[in-house]
Amino acid sequence: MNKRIALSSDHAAIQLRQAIARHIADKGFEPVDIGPTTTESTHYPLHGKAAADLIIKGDCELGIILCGTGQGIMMAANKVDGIRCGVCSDTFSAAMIRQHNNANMLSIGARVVGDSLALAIVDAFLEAEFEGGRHATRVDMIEA
Ligand SMILES: O=C(CO)[C@H](O)[C@H](O)COP(=O)(O)O
Repeated sequence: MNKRIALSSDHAAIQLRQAIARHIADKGFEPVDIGPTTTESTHYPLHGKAAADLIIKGDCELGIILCGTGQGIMMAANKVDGIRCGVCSDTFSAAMIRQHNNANMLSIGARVVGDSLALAIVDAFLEAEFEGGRHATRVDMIEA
């Protein structure tokens, strides 16, 4: 079964979020894009929480969320127990938040990075695996 990836954003990132959905579908993932679909001004905490809830309920394995900077929606998602979300503007960090921090969500700022870099960041995140070992001890400390 294809990995289900939750996607959401606020109004600042509609076009990029939809491009990411198409991109990951082409790569064999199943995007679960919960919108919104219009550029009408909205509130990023709602959308961060909605995507985070899909992961906590087990409907999706990982999530990708976006707002203008990626920061506010990341803060909202991280308020949900069990979510580990990092904002990334480079591919190295995107891989490392999976490998070392076992992040289950990635946040991107649509007003920060260009579309092609954003897609590369998404690829780095989705292709990386948690390494466990000493990193598991530290992630357990975060959860505790
Ligand atoms: O980046 C964000 C939160 O971190 C938001 O996308 C941003 O604050 C929205 O701003 P505006 O309402 O002026 O479009």
